[in-house]
Amino acid sequence: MVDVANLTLSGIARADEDQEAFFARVATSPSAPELIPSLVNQITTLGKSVILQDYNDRTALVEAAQSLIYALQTPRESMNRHCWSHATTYACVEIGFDLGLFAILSKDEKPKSTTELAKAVGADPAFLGRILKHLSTMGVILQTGPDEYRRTGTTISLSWKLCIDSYACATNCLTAGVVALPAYLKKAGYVNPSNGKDCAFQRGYQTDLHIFEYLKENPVVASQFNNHMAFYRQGRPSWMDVGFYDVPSLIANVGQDDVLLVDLGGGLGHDISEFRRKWPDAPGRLVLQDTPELTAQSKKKQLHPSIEPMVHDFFTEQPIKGARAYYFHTVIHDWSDDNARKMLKAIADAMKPGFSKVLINDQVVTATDAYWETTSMDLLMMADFATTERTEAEWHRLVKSAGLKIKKIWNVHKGIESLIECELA
Ligand SMILES: C[S@@+](CC[C@H](N)C(=O)[O-])C[C@H]1O[C@@H](n2cnc3c(N)ncnc32)[C@H](O)[C@@H]1O
Repeated sequence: MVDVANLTLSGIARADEDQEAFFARVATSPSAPELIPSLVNQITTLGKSVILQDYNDRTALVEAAQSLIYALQTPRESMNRHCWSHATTYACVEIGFDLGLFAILSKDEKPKSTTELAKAVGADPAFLGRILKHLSTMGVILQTGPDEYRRTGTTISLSWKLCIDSYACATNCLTAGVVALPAYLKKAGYVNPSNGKDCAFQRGYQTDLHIFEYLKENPVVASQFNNHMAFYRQGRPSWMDVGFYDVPSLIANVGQDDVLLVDLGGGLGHDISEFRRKWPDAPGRLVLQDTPELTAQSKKKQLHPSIEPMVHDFFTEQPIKGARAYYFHTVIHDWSDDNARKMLKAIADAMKPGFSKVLINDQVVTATDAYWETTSMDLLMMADFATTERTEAEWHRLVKSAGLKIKKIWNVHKGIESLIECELA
């Protein structure tokens, strides 16, 4: 039994123990015992009324459950979670992809034996058994008996191309940068990196290229990156949904020949297609801009006929003048303030006063109680792009420096999705 009353959070050893004994006691006791009772109560209360389809409801319960794990686990167990379980799960998932394991497990609800699975994927049962056992301890698959497993929702998703490519993208253009971050920062002197051609990414991937140049040279990874973006956004609140941003005001007074929305760096058109689907009667043209490579790909897709793909470098003069809205989704955060200012100024020059808006769909980092996906993304940006997720004050400063002003920041759930609505200053 842990003697909670005797835990010294102030870091002072008890009179009867030396420093080593103190560290050993702390390392084997719950990390934040004082939080446990209220978190258990919170989970009980939330659990009674949770509507699993409601994003806010479900994530509130997930966050409380995660906080309980962090408080309840000992530092020794946390070390194992950080250093062992995440890395080994990641490896087992990639092995599972290579073997086609998840597609086989996902075929139906029926539990499958290790021998049956090993035969189906062409692997040694003794080897596969170890992989399956770890995947089940980490909730990726479900153990139903000795050497017998069945699928979960996670298993099914791991047989979907968008999800498979998300892991591949992380391996091929994100994670090595993150792993290289401590060494990079040690050398760089612990300041925020600001040069996307000289950051942890180059160290991690042994290249001189900026991540976007790297993707251009590696089309397979570029395609994985695009699928990663598509998977990441699944189920997240969208500004196009009723109750988030005021879309009816945006589309009011837009003529059929006006350009309603220009999606800059819009990738393969996930967003602009979603907009068309959700607002089928919205008037005006929809323009999708990206690099020549992405535009060639999106032209091959079955985009809605009202969507016009167009090659455009967002650092250069914007050819579409006086559109109702110029839209950037997870684009500005890819760039340093200097580059982002250049992009925003190019738009400011094309805007029609009193009519045009800039809509920036990025994250706004909150002062307290930030969301873990936002802080993880912030550090990915630091490692691989030498950029940052911005706070509200940083967004105001950046937008103002480009001759624009923020009219309103539309936020949901701790700023994990924000729409920053800007006008000419
Ligand atoms: C992080 S992705 C965001 C894609 C999309 N907006 C989304 O949220 O799914 C950044 C996009 O910017 C595009 N991009 C990079 N440099 C560009 C440039 N100079 N001009 C136009 N697009 C560019 C990339 O090709 C990529 O599609």
